[in-house]
Amino acid sequence: MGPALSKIDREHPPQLAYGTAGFRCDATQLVIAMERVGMLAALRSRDRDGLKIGVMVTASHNPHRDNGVKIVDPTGAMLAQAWESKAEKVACCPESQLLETLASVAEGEAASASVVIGRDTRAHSRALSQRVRAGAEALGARVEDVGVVTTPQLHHCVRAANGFSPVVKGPLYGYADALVDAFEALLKTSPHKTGRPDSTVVVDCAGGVGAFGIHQLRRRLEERGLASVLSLRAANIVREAPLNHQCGAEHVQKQRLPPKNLSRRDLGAPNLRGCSVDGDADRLVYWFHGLSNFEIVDGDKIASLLAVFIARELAAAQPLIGTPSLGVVQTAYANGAAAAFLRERRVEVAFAKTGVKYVHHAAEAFDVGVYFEANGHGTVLVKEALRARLAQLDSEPGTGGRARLAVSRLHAVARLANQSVGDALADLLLVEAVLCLQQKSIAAWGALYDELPSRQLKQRVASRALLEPNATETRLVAPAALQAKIDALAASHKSGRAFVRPSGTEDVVRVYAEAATRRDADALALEVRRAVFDLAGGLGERP
Ligand SMILES: CC(=O)N[C@H]1[C@@H](OP(=O)(O)O)O[C@H](CO)[C@@H](O)[C@@H]1O
Ligand SMILES: [Mg+2]
Repeated sequence: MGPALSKIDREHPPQLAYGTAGFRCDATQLVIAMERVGMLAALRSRDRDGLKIGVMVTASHNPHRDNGVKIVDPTGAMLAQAWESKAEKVACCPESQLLETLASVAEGEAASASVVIGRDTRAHSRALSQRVRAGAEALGARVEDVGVVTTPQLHHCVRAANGFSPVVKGPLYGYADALVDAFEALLKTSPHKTGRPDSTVVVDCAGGVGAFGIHQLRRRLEERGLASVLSLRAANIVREAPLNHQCGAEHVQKQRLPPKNLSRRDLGAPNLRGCSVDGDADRLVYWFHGLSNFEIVDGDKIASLLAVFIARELAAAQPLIGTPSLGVVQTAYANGAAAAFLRERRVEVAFAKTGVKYVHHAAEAFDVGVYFEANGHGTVLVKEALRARLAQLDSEPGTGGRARLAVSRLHAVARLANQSVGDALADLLLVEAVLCLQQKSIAAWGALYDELPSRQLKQRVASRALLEPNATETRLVAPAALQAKIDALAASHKSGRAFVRPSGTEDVVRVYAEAATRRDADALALEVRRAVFDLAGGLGERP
């Protein structure tokens, strides 16, 4: 892969930042970083009493030429933020200072260290994951390589291997079996006992690892006779489509276009539900062909569907479980209409910075925290105490009744939703079960509320580090002139809202705009992109 190892300048490793989702850049720049991440994972394991640390080699939604790496803590959570700067120090120091840098980071005393490595389907991921292994082994860690997996599967393996979730038999620590068990338990609470007329869902796998996960779920659904309720048809499977290129969740949600390469059968049929996952299958967005348009049902609407369902079940379960708190966490990219919809239904809405590590943390403040980024990255967190109470009530022989039914439903949701990270496969089953219980079509789901038209664009600049966002990443502290221009542009469109921020995963500045009409949203986004080009050192042709 990339440059021959001998040509790598070990005294001057690329200076990388642990961004929104770990280190990410052109794959050729990552050889040293991968070795060092292996070492850091070994140190982190020692610091955590020898528990297993996960390392996932992926660049998710980025183009195929990029790669990246994310570190997973023993509970399956993302690496503690306090360790991100240590990861940067270790990844970026000259080789001659490596030993002292490692010594400055090492805190733990455990005798053993253990690292679990997974990777996506990129051509260079295997070689890069071998560099991670080499780094971890160099510091004496035991390495388990779980091969090609989705990011949430790797999180699940780490969590389960360390004993933080119940053991289920089956490959990958029972990942698919546990999901389908919980899906079946949720469906069993349905008053409608037969299959569905619209059981087929086309899953655009972005040309990536999601296809393997879909295959594992489909097989289990068939074995259990659940295919008449949910029949998964995988499209854009590995080698059928170039990874993330004009397909997958990022393409659909950002370009607002259908995935390419799908057969007419997959795209054209009326009433057909489709969804798209991203390159490491931690994001999910739905889509369908409405009367005249291609319609997207994004992460905001997934959160709305699930939160309204959960709110109702919590209310019904009140005699047994009291009134646990429920909240939805969104980012600045959420459509303005989503928060209004939820607040009208008295669901609390909170905001966090872009990136699952921030929204996940904010969701932990609630007994039930639903978080989704608009791009479909999210899950439902259920506090351990509530989870245990639900499990206990659900296992007691009971007389039925509405409150008991609600407890069973909430318990199944807690088992189905990934407790570590957003998970496209788990979310797909969760959404499908709720649609089935509510006998709701995708068109009815899509019509929950009318979105304000929005548009997202990207602009390359000489240095995105020159853009300094405020704490909520909704405004720029610098350059001040650019923020002033954005304010003036937004004010010139009805219901205009716009912001820019440097991406933490791609070498671009992201532009977001929403306004009362499609025309205005598109115009505002373009005007703001031009302002970025003019006032923040735009590269390439002026838009
Ligand atoms: C606007 C947008 O979709 N940003 C994405 C993207 O981060 P950026 O820092 O914006 O590049 O990738 C992250 C990782 O998948 C995801 O958490 C986040 O929501
Ligand atoms: Mg992803």
